[in-house]
Amino acid sequence: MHIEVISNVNEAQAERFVHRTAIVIDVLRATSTIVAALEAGAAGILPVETVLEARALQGSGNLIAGERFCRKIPGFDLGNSPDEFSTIPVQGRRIVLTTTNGTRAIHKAMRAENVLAGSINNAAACARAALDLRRDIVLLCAGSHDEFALEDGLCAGLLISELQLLCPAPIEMNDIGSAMLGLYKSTSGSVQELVFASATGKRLCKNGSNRDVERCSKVNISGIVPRMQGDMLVQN
Ligand SMILES: O=C(O)[C@H](CS(=O)(=O)O)OP(=O)(O)O
Repeated sequence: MHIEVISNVNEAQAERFVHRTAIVIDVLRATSTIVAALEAGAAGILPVETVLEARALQGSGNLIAGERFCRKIPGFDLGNSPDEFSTIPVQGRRIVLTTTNGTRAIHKAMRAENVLAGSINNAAACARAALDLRRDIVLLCAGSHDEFALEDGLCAGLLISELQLLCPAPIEMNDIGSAMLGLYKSTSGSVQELVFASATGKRLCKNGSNRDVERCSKVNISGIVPRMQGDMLVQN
């Protein structure tokens, strides 16, 4: 099996996804929030790229969620904080989500045969689901503002490590994959510290979202695997 890690959305040309399973990673915070929303009983997450698209879908049973500049968008039902999804009732609702990096990354991966959402929270479950799909795997790190983000790279390393534990066959990977695996192995045990030390972690803390950074850096606390079906991410 081959694993390719893509370091940020800018590097994600469509042809890199064809016939493969893509795992989109945006630890802070979109893919962690998607896992939390499904865990809270949401029917599905519809990722859209713009605020206008989300507003057009408000009502008819949909809740609209997302952020710009790390803050909830005015008039939206929810922001991009995983904690919000356990305080505001979302059971059975469709969530239309737009975020700066994460939802854009999901759209970039749409040419893949399967699209999953991965995070530090659901890494083991996500690795297992990806292996079951029996395709080469692309790990797309969403990054932040078109650049590599440390927390996404760390999560890619964690996912590769989980895949190695589960897969009896040898796994080949590109150089970024080897580097991220090395990063994860050298820092396991201090995952949370590294996420707090990342640029996005610091930015979110400055905006008062320390609890989100803490929650998003907890390893394997969820068995939820969001998988794209049609235009929605639903529980696999
Ligand atoms: O609010 C978030 O979690 C981030 C904001 S930032 O652009 O990385 O500062 O958006 P996301 O799309 O979840 O990375």
